[in-house]
Amino acid sequence: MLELSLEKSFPGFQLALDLMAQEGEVLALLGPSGSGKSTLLRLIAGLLAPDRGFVRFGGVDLTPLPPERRGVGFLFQDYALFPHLTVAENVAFGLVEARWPRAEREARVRELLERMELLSHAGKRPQELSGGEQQRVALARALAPKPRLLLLDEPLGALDLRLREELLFFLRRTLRETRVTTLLVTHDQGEAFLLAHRVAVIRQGRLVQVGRPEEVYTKPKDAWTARFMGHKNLLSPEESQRIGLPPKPHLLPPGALRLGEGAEGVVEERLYYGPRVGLWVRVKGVRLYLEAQEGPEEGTPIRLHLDLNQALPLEG
Ligand SMILES: Nc1ncnc2c1ncn2[C@@H]1O[C@H](COP(=O)(O)OP(=O)(O)OP(=O)(O)O)[C@@H](O)[C@H]1O
Repeated sequence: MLELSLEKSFPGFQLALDLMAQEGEVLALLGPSGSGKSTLLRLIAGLLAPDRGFVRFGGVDLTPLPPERRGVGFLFQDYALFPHLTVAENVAFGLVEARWPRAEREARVRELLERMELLSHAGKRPQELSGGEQQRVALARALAPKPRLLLLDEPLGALDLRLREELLFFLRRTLRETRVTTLLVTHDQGEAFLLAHRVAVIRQGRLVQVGRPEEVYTKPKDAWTARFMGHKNLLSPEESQRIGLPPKPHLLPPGALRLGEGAEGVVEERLYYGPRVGLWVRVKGVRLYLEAQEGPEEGTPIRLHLDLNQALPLEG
């Protein structure tokens, strides 16, 4: 089990949080820019010293240990590959450091290059590879010494959309197969949901909510978290009242709205996404969002079925 309780202050920023992860668990740290996600990873890796607190893994206190003695593999955004080494040498780097015998080292590098579909690139230098291939080499390098704990900071960060999607599923399979305890930083809610067993939502250096993706999505703790999870129908007390709810903030989940019998409204915006259409409609003076297979053009009068039983009252 990974247990941590850490405090760290910078001018104008304070991080203070407690967190736990089970052995083999993938835990995503999800939060906006500047919320302290990378700082937390650096504290766990030992690249930064906390003001107070500890990091324990498997019952061992890692806090006093230097980074290289923590058994932690990491992939940081700015942690570039060694340009003068080949792909295979980059992947072998940590194994040489840890003095693995040559035969075992070679077998491990081969195994990883195979899994990462990089075997045909083994002799190339990083600059001869595409961005996605480089990212896979960096991941192989982090996994090579069989770390018990893996820290990934925006592992799909610098990639274009297509490569990002390709690597997302690749990373998902790799993490599931290797069963290494992983803390993964992202600011993309969809990425966190797909990769992680649980997500921890962080805001301004504090833990807001932690739970399975379904829990955090369907039962966000407050309006801020709901919005951050991608919910669009967040109603003020006044808006709640207009559509027939008590005068408190509410979240209407996507399943609560569909076109059909119900209140009269009008389509204000129609967003064509390909497989689905997003519709911003105005009903009883309230702007609401729903998705459908097909949708009427902007300006079309519609009727909206609202299942108010699904409405979730929110804090603040
Ligand atoms: N070495 C440092 N010295 C001073 N302030 C720092 C230092 N490192 C980080 N900070 C500050 O701490 C805060 C959190 O930064 P951090 O990089 O952890 O955020 P983040 O959630 O990872 O953001 P992003 O998603 O943009 O990478 C920021 O306000 C940042 O300016």
